[in-house]
Amino acid sequence: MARSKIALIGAGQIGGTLAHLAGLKELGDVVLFDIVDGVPQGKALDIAESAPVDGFDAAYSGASDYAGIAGADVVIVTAGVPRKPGMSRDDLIGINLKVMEAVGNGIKQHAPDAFVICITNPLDAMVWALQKFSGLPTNKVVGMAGVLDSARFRHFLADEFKVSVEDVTAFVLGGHGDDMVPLVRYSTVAGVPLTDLVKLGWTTQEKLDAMVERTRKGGGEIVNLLKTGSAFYAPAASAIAMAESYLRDKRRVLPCAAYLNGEYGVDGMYVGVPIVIGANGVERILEVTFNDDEKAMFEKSVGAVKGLIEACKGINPALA
Ligand SMILES: NC(=O)C1=CN([C@@H]2O[C@H](COP(=O)(O)OP(=O)(O)OC[C@H]3O[C@@H](n4cnc5c(N)ncnc54)[C@H](O)[C@@H]3O)[C@@H](O)[C@H]2O)C=CC1
Ligand SMILES: O=C([O-])CC(=O)C(=O)O
Repeated sequence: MARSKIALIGAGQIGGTLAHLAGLKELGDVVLFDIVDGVPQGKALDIAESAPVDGFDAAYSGASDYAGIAGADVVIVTAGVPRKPGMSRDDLIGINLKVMEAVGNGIKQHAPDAFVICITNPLDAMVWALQKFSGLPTNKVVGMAGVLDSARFRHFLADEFKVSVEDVTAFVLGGHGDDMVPLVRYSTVAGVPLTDLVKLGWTTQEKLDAMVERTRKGGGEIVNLLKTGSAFYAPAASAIAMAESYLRDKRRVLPCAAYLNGEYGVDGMYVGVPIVIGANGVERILEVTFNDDEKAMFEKSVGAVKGLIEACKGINPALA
């Protein structure tokens, strides 16, 4: 069977890490695309030269022309700019919306059958715009955020409980901003909800609240430490999990920004919810039930995403 083709639009910090991980996991051949000539070619060659050491087979190339992504099975988009300390993700909207238009047109022309994973911020609005610009079906265009936000929460929990990260599950839903919704009731250690673990004395409500808050601000914590950009190892690992579920038809249940058509009472927008990713893209949306507090948090988060979409329509009336 021929190898799958993975196109990475944006060959910066996340793009380079994605390229390396895709090789290590032997997901397919990789083409890195960037507007800065030399960078995708240089990273492609560097990673290809690591393959004999690590023992993986994958062809790597770099491109500055969209023809290079022709026929890609998966496209992962990180093109654009990251934030710096003092900025919010929303401050990136003007510049990154223009980038989404160029990328969407490139995908429409050269890789219309691909499964597309958007990472560029502000995530929920950018994936919405990318789907519009590309014209691809909504089940083939998703955004990466929930896997990352949930992984951060899982890391904090495993650290607090001194247990393996493998035994900690978490669901962080809603938009990828400070109003995201870490669902304590649906997060567990080996199936036991966190709410029960507080009762069992494994942690205190105060510590749990602090971990929830740290998760919400997790991106900003890294931005303030790095000072020149934002997180890239965990974001890349998260998108690779989504790509792998599609390419290997694993049907994993992952929290992702998905197009909602009435589910969760939301219509025509992308918001983070648990979805099944298989060979057909988004195969199912899992609608969990909320209690009153969770519902209020989710609606607040959806309201923030709605505001960003309205802002996109204001900047580019073609999206209205
Ligand atoms: N959804 C999420 O959970 C996360 C999202 N992000 C976002 O991902 C994006 C990328 O982050 P990094 O890789 O760290 O940034 P980076 O600056 O290292 O890489 C971005 C790359 O995009 C390229 N680029 C810019 N305009 C382009 C265009 N029109 N076409 C093709 N390439 C273009 C740049 O030349 C650069 O190489 C940022 O917007 C960041 O905020 C970052 C972390 C997590
Ligand atoms: O915080 C940022 O700007 C990058 C991001 O989305 C994250 O790491 O969650």
